[in-house]
Amino acid sequence: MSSRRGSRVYNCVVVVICIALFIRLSVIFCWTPYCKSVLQSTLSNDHSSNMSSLRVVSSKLAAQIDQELMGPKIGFTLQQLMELAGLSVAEAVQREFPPAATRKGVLIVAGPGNNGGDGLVCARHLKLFGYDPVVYYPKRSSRTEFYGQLVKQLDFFNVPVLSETENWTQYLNPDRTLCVVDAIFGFSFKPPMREPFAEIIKRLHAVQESVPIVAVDIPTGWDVDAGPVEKPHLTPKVFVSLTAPKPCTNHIDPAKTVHYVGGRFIPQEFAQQHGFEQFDYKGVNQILKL
Ligand SMILES: NC(=O)C1=CN([C@@H]2O[C@H](COP(=O)(O)OP(=O)(O)OC[C@H]3O[C@@H](n4cnc5c(N)ncnc54)[C@H](OP(=O)(O)O)[C@@H]3O)[C@@H](O)[C@H]2O)[C@@H](O)CC1
Ligand SMILES: [K+]
Repeated sequence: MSSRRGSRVYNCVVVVICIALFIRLSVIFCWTPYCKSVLQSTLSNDHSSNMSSLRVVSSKLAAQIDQELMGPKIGFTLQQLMELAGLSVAEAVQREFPPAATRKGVLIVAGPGNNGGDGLVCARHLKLFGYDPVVYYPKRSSRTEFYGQLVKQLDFFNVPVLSETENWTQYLNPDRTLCVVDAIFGFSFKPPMREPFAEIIKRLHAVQESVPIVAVDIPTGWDVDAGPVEKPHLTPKVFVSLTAPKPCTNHIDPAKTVHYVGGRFIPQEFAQQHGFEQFDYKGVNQILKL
């Protein structure tokens, strides 16, 4: 009788130990990483807390904001805004693609307008951050003398600036290039795409899985309001909205694209007055992940 009781007690103890072991292992292998990720996302000093209620700025309002920022009352210069815009894109590159010993190339493709200007500024900051940037600048607009000064600064920093006929596609190589900064067109793109940009977009599109794209303000070929309108359209890995997101950001697939806001030059009251997001940038960050 007592031996039967003894073996029943023994079996119960074994079962209890097995259950305890199973719980312990499941905590280690499943629960801990989940907690870590939940903790990270809540503690990360980088997420804006109101992701779902993100309000965008229409292209009309974006233009009005520009006017005001660079108007007599506020007095920003385009150079100042471009410098902060380019710096924020460089910070997003550093955040998403830290330079490695073997791979630190970044290709910046710059267009003829201010979006291109952002790219030239971004290239200079990337050099200072320890990257090997190369700029492909096929159409140099003489529209603004300032662009020429930005190119002079890149020469001073030994950053190659390739002209239209130079071999830029050699840099579309994932073994040396971490990402491509798309600074071709921003919110003033008007389809259909004219050459040489249509060919450039085809090339970028063909390699975007292996050489990810960082879009400056608006992915080139997207409409600022309607989103991707031209085929093939670029799907950036990183999307840096400048000043505030435009309606095209509603077409972002969060599974494919990380979305930041940059261009930290708007006081919260101004954002409130104009009815758009007052981004809660953290510390000295020039970008905020949305
Ligand atoms: N506002 C701000 O707060 C700030 C704005 N900033 C930046 O400015 C960007 C807007 O700049 P943007 O207005 O210069 O226009 P952008 O998009 O660079 O392109 C214009 C050029 O593209 C050309 N082009 C157009 N369509 C074309 C086509 N289908 N095929 C070929 N070419 C075409 C057009 O040529 P055009 O038609 O005039 O001959 C013109 O030369 C904005 O997105 C942001 O990144 C920051 O710098 C600082 C803060
Ligand atoms: K762009």
